Amino acid sequence: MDILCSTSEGILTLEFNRLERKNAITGAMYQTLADALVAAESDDAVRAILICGKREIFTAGNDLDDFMKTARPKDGSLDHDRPVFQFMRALYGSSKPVVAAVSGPAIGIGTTLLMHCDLVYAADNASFSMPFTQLGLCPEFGSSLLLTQLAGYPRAAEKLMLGESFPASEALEMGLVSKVVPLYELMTFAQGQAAKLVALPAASIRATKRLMKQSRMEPMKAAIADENKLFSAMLGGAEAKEAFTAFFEKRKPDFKQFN
Ligand SMILES: C/C=C/C(=O)SCCNC(=O)CCNC(=O)[C@H](O)C(C)(C)COP(=O)(O)OP(=O)(O)OC[C@H]1O[C@@H](n2cnc3c(N)ncnc32)[C@H](O)[C@@H]1OP(=O)(O)O
Repeated sequence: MDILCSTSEGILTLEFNRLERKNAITGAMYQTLADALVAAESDDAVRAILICGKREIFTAGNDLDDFMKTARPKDGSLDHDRPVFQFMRALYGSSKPVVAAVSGPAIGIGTTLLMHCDLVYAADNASFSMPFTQLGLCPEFGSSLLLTQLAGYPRAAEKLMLGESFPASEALEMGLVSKVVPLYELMTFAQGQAAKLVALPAASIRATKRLMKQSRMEPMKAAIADENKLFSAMLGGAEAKEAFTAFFEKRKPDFKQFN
């Protein structure tokens, strides 16, 4: 199973478990995540959610093979029922607290999804990147707005335009993560924080989350709509095709052929 789901002592843990592909996320994996989050919403036994990967890697982001195979209408219009949309809607719409524990690289949507979690803990081996421009794509699921709000325009522009990887220390300074801990402590620490949330009054946690997030909800949804329209059109473009092909051919993409 590429996603491990388990509930224990009030914590639903969702773990990326596809190490042979660097935890790259397929449509089936998004669907599992979406279904688990939707079920958790009405399950009183779940009082906190913990998202994690492996020690070596959080996730390599969207499966690039899946990207190449995704059928898209020529006008770039979106199928909002696609599993990735279901997952991200369930994540940013979750009324329950979501804790993320990141070790190793968190790439693409692996970094974007953190902006929709509540407590984000990074191991000292964690790194973050949003290499959308390197793939002939653009930011997705609110990152163009949320990263700018978190880190300010110049820093967000550097991360989103160049798409380069940055370490946990910089993510902490930018406000993308709550705390950095040694790798060997990460899971114990994150589980402990989730356990604290479980023990607190659920209604207070829900209210706190809603109050903190409600003012950004409408602008965020507008940004997501804009981003994802462009993203979907670009996914079918020649630059993205060149980037995906180059990745699997283990060579550098040649973007100079495009204007
Ligand atoms: C809406 C969402 C948008 C996004 O998420 S955009 C972001 C998409 N993700 C990426 O661009 C990252 C692509 N992957 C990488 O850059 C590298 O990988 C890593 C830095 C994560 C790791 O590098 P290394 O340690 O050298 O491993 P390796 O040989 O590249 O990967 C091992 C196997 O995993 C496959 N794989 C890695 N990432 C993906 C992916 N994202 N989609 C599909 N397959 C992937 C490779 O191809 C390879 O496979 P084989 O062993 O057969 O050569």
